Amino acid sequence: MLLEIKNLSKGYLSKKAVKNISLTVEQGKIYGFLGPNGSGKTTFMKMVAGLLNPSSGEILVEGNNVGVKSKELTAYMSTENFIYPYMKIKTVGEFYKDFYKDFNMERYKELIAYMDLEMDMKVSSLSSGMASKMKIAVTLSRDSKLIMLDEPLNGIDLVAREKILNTIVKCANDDNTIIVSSHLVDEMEKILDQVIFIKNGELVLMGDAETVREERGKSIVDLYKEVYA
Ligand SMILES: Nc1ncnc2c1ncn2[C@@H]1O[C@H](COP(=O)(O)OP(=O)(O)OP(=O)(O)O)[C@@H](O)[C@H]1O
Repeated sequence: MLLEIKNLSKGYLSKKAVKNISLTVEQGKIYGFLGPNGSGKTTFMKMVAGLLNPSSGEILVEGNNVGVKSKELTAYMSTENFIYPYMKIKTVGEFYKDFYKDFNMERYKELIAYMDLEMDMKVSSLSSGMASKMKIAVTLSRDSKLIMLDEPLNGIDLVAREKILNTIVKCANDDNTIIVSSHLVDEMEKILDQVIFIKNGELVLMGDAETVREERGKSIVDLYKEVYA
């Protein structure tokens, strides 16, 4: 099992953001981590990435507690701006290469070109959509076992969304797992193997997308509307 979560909870001062979630994630699949704003997706991902400490519960990445080894196996794209604005796109790649031995510079170059960006563009000159595309490219250029993308479609125009979804599919393989958080279920549905619904910090549904569609007799989008209505 690539990722095992047992009874995971996280409370902020006045609020419980993640409530007793247990789940397992297999290798070789694309998971949709779906839920509206404030449902706990970011909090969950940050705990798995080792950026936030859980209040209770256990996280195992390939059997490793969160630490140096789990972080080596995990690539996480935050919604925050985590790239230095004074860098050029090329320098961002070089910076990542120095940090991560699994960074694939050739793929980075390809993805940057596919996203209609150029290596000598300065990060501070990118529009927010262009900066998002660069963040996705740099994250997916690592050969990580576990890749978590937090809201990769936010603020991205329609044509670029297609490109991002294609890129996610292209970078998925039998050795990795990609977890994509989103509330844009309509667009996400076609690329998902597995779905995880989270509501008010609780896991409400999890399963194989095809099986869920067959068993419930409706699309993931319709089910999502029903769960969150
Ligand atoms: N640092 C914090 N301090 C206090 N409360 C927080 C903090 N971060 C998040 N929360 C609260 O925890 C809940 C879950 O937030 P989280 O960001 O994990 O949700 P999300 O599903 O990622 O939402 P979004 O799609 O809006 O990013 C929300 O009610 C939010 O207000």
